[in-house]
Amino acid sequence: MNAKPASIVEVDDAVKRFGRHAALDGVSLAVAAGECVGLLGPNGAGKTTLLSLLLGLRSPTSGTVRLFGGDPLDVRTRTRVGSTPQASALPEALKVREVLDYVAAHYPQPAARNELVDAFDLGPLLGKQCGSLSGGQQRRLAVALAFVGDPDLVLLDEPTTGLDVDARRSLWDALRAKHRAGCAVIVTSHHLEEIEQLAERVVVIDHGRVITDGTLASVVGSVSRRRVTMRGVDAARIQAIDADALTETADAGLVTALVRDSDAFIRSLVASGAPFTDLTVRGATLEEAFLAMTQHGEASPAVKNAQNGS
Ligand SMILES: Nc1ncnc2c1ncn2[C@@H]1O[C@H](COP(=O)(O)OP(=O)(O)OP(=O)(O)O)[C@@H](O)[C@H]1O
Repeated sequence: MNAKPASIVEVDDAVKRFGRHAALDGVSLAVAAGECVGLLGPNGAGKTTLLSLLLGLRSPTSGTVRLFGGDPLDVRTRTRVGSTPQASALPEALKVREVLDYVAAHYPQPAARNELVDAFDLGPLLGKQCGSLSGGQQRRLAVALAFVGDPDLVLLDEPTTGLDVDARRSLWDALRAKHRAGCAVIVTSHHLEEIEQLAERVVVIDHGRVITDGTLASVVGSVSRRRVTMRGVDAARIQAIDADALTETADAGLVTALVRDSDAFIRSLVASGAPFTDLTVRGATLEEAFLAMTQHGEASPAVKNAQNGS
């Protein structure tokens, strides 16, 4: 038996231009059957554009995109892929039961409705019209629709945006169960927490390029930092103390340094004689660390190390 799983997604040096702007600037990505990949990046990074190439909604300006070894536009390919419509795309007058049946009718071998209803807790909603659902319920239905065709691959663009904590958790549970059952998932998010909950591999994309591709543990580890704020020193001074620090300066001279080792940083800060005041230290959220990292326009050294497996 072949030990290496075949790639079901193969993106090779894909460029997508809108006029002169390259939304994707040479992206290569391979995803194996059953993998769960988190696609992380700031606004405008190119995540949705990449998904649109995978769905066949757009064609690359150059480079190639193949799904299941074929063209994303081929009907045999499309029926193996599920995706989530925007909640606003749900037909308001149709009942949830009718929408599920309508979408299922387009697939050769749809998932059993009962199983889907249980997985996404849609039972109480079946007789309701989509237009009468709450935002969270619409989102849950929209994500469930991605699985109606019993797909081998599901593409989810920020699946839990706008949901409260409980709704978010229950949707994550449902998605994890689907993934455990063998469905490959590519999920985009701005939120590292969402990616942490779902993905085993993380691809960070920024300015249309892949800047990191590694295991969840390696990427999360590489961006966990402490947040040190202070007044009286500038970013250049901080860089001189810790060249790896990520800095930002707010109004009124409050400087934030995201550092890997806050104890060592503060010892060096004191030893340097810098006239700092109002020093505070707290754990940086992963979100902050990630944003700081992408604001630099390239992977931090730690992330590069993670990519190299060190
Ligand atoms: N149809 C379009 N016409 C022109 N520019 C576009 C179009 N679609 C996307 N872009 C641009 O391409 C870049 C990538 O957009 P994309 O929507 O893929 O980013 P994203 O990572 O999904 O962002 P977000 O997290 O905000 O959804 C952005 O600069 C965006 O303005």
